[in-house]
Amino acid sequence: MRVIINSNYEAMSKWAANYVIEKINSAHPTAEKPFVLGLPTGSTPEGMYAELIEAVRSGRVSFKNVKTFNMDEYVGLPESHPQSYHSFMQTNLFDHIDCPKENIHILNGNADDLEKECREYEEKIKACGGIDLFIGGIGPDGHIAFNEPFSSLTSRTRIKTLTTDTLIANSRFFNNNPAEVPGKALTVGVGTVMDAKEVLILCNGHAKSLALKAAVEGPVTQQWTISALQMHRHGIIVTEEGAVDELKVSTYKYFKDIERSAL
Ligand SMILES: N[C@@H]1[C@@H](O)[C@H](O)[C@@H](COP(=O)(O)O)O[C@@H]1O
Repeated sequence: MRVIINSNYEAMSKWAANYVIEKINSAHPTAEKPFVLGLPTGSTPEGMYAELIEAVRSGRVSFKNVKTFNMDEYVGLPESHPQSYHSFMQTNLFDHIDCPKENIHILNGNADDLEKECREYEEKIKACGGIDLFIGGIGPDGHIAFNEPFSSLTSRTRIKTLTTDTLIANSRFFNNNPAEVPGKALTVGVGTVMDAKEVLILCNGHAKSLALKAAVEGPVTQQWTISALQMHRHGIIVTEEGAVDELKVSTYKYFKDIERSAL
């Protein structure tokens, strides 16, 4: 696992965006062989998305031959709701880049048959040849996508009931009222994310410091689903000084040393 400790949120966002740009460009994607990108929502990736928009505008990268698969979506929230992940992605990324509409995939939390929706999502990923780079965030309880604590580390795309912790954490987008947060979501599984050729996790801020510790120093455990990243061949956590408070000094120094040329 690589852990890249940036000085602050802005530097973290730039680092992640540059990594994505470099990956897309070096793959030389075509319509026949597109680059397949897994994408998250949440406040964490907003800075990276702003950097990617700027990079498209300045011609540093194009999403014409990029296919995207989002991680998750609430169940029962209309797509047009400002807090749906469909709306989030349009506003924060897709409205401003050149990714063709037919290349964008987001789970439909309003499908008549939710299980079929989840099955077909997995099939679509497979039909694209798998995900080249899956980008994610983490919840304060170490969840990845909506894989709450005690989700199977081999789980696939499915319906999940959200924990009270997550309802409270996400209530900031719903009038600070946990009762307004949809209680269920469709989410890719931990196994779905781990099948990607590379996984890049963004983690910033003090509220994530215990999750970062569990991800990097803890055992692989279903209690902190992000810890599955330790079993991935190409797992990267991109973080910043605000989130490292719970890391051991030796862990912090190790990654600062080994990644000094990456910063
Ligand atoms: N399902 C999403 C996760 O994919 C995201 O990583 C997490 C953290 O959100 P934020 O980045 O706003 O802290 O929030 C939600 O629960």
